[in-house]
Amino acid sequence: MQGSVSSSKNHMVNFLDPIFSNCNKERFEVCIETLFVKEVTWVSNDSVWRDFRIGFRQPFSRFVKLGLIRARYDDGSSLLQTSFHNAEAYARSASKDQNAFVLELVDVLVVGHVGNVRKVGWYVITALRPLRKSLTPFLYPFTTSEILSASRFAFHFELRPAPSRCIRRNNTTTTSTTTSPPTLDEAQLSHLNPTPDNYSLTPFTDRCTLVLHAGSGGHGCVSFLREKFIAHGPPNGGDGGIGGNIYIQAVRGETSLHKISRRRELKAGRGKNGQGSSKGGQRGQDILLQVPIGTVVREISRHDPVTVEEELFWEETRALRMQTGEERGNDTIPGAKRRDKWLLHPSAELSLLHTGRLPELPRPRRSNVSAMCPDAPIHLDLDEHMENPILLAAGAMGGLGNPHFTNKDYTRPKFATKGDGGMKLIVHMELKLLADVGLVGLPNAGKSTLLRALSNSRARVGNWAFTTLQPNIGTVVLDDFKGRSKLQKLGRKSERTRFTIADIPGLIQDAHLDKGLGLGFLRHIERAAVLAFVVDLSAGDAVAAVKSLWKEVSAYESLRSKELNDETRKIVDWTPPAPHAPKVYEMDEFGELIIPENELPLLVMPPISAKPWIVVATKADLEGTRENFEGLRGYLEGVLKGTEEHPSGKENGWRRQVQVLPVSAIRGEGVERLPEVVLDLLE
Ligand SMILES: Nc1nc2c(ncn2[C@@H]2O[C@H](COP(=O)(O)OP(=O)(O)OP(=O)(O)O)[C@@H](O)[C@H]2O)c(=O)[nH]1
Ligand SMILES: [Mg+2]
Repeated sequence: MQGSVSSSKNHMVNFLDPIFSNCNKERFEVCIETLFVKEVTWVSNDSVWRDFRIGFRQPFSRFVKLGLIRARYDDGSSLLQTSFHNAEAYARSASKDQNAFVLELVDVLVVGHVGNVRKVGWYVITALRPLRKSLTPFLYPFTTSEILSASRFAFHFELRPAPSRCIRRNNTTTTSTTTSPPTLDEAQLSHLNPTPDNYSLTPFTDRCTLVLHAGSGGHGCVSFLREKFIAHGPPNGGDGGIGGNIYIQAVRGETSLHKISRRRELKAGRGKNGQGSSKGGQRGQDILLQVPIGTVVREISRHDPVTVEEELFWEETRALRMQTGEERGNDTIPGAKRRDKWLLHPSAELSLLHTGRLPELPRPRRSNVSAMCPDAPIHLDLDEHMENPILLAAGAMGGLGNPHFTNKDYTRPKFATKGDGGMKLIVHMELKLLADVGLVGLPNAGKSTLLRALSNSRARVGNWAFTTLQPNIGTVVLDDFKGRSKLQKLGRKSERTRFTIADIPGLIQDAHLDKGLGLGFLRHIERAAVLAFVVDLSAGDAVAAVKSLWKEVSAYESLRSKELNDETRKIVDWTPPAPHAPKVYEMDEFGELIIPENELPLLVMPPISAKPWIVVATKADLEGTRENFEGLRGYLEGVLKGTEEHPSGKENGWRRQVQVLPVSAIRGEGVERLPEVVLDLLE
C-alpha cells in the first residue's frame, strides 16, 4: 500500500475494515503510555515483516478493537500498512532493500465502549510517557528520552540480516548429488517454527469478581373462595414462590473464566407471587455457574436479609421477655413490630397497621436446601470434575398467603406477608490450571516451541521476550487407540494414555518484585505434578539460569504459604483446650505419616520444592552449546548426589531422579524422550 504522509483521514479509512468507515468518528485525546517495538520477526522473499506492539491507557470500559495505525517511512515515500488486533500489529515494509527506516505513528483508529456507549474514533497521540516504577527499559526499550523529545513518535529501525530459518523456502527441485543437510519435513517445520502470526489464541481469564444475587421470594396472596352460593368463602391465597438458587459446578469442557467474568453480576430469578385458589407461586429460575476445573472460589462479602431479620427477631423476643418477664414461645413476634412485612388487600383498613391489631409474625424462614450451602465465608477449591453442582446461595422464602393468619379475631384476614429479599454474595474466582507438567523458563527460552513439539498446541512462538502472555495447555497423546501407540514404542504399558503440559509466560530475574509479568502465572503450575525447567543453552550460563528460576519459584512458594497462613488464621480462630495435646502420628518406612482410616488426612500443601523436576536444555542445535550443556549436566549430577545444594535452597527439596534432557525443539529432536521421563515421574 503506497501513500504519502499528508494523506487525509478519509484516505485512510478506505483501507480499513468497512465497519469503521460507516461510523461517526469522535476525537479522543488519549495518552499513549507505553509503546515498544519488538525485534524483526521474519523476512520473506519480497518484504520485511516487523512486529510491534502498542499499549494504551485507554478510557474504555470494554475495549473492542483497534483499527489501524498509520505510519510512514522517514523519506515519506511509502506508507506502512498495519492492522491492529488486540493492541498488537505487524508492519510490512515495502522493500527489503531498505535497511533503515523511521516508523512514525500518526494516529490510530479505535472502537471501544464507555459504559454501554460504543465509541469509534481516532486516538490522537498527545504524549508518550514511560511507565514509572516499572520495568520500562526492559519491556519498552523504545521509550527512551530520545523518543520522548521527538516531536512525533518515530522509531528508527535498523535491519539485521535475517536468520536463515526465517527465509521462506522456494520449492525448487534440486538433484540429490550434492551433500546438502537433511531438510525437515515442511509441515513439521511450519508447526515447530511458525511465523509469528501462525498461532491460535483462545480467550483466557483466570481471575474475576462476581456479584451474585440469590432470588427473592414472591409475595403471599390475599384471596377468598368465591363460588356459586358461596359469596364470602374462606381465605385461599397461595404462598409466594421461593427465589432461585445459585449453583456452581466445575466441568471438564471449560478452560477459562472469561464467559462468567463478562457477566459480572448474576441474578437468580425471583419467586412468583402466590395466587388465589391456594396456588403457590412458581419458584424463581436457578443459576448454574460452570467453571473450569481448578477454580478457587473465595467469598469477599455477603449481605443476607434473612440473617438481618433473624437478628431483629431475636432482639424483639429478648426485649419482650424483659418487659413481660414471661417465657414466650420463640417462634413468633407481634406483627405490628414489623409493619414493612405486611401486604394489605386494597379493601383492608389501613388502621390495622397502626393499631397493633395485626397477628403474630412467624420467625424468619429459610428454604430446606439452604442447609446445603457451604459455611460462610465460602472457600471452595474445585479441583475435580463434578457430576452434580453444589449450592452457593439459596433463594429466599416466599411470603405467606392469607389463610395462615386466620384466627378467632380474623376469620377473613385481608393481609399476607411479603417474600424475603435474596442474599447478595460477592465472590472472587481464581483459576489455577491443572496440568501434569508445568514448563518454567526465562523469556524466549523456547517453552512454547517445546510445547508445540510435544503436542498439537498452536501456542505463539516468536523471537522476542514475552511472546506468550497467557498460559497454554497442550495434551501429549501417548495412545489414541489408532495403530501402534507411543507407549508401545517406549516399551511400556501404562493406564495413562495422555498427559497435559502447561506453558506459562517467561519469568525474569526478580519476577517476585513484580518485574516482567511477575510471578502470578506460577499459580498455573503450582499444582502440576512435575516441573520442567526450560533452559536456553545458547543464552549464557545454563546453571545460573536454573538457579535463578528456582529462586523465583521459591519466592512464589513463600508468598503463597504466607497468604495461605493468613487466610487460615482468619478462618480458624480457635485454640484447642489444654487437655487435648496435639496428636502424634507414627511414620512408615518412607517417612509418611500413618493416619488411622477413620480420620481425615492432615491439611497440608506440598511444598513446590518437593515436586519432581527435570531440566530441558533447548536450542541444543546451535553452535557452542555443548560446553554449556556439559556444565549443566555436571551441576545436576552434583544435585542428585547431594554434593551440590538443591537450587531452591531447601534441604529437603526433591532430588531423587533429577536429570537434564538436551533437545532441539525447533527440529523436533530429543523431545521424544520427554514423555518417557515424565511418565516415570508421574507414575
Ligand atoms: N535454534 C533453535 N531455536 C529455537 C529452539 N526452540 C525455540 N527456538 C526459537 O526461540 C525463539 C523463542 O521461542 P519461544 O518458543 O517463543 O520461546 P518462549 O520460551 O515460549 O518465549 P516466551 O513466550 O516469550 O517466554 C523462537 O524464535 C524459536 O523459533 C530450538 O530448539 N533451536
Ligand atoms: Mg512462549
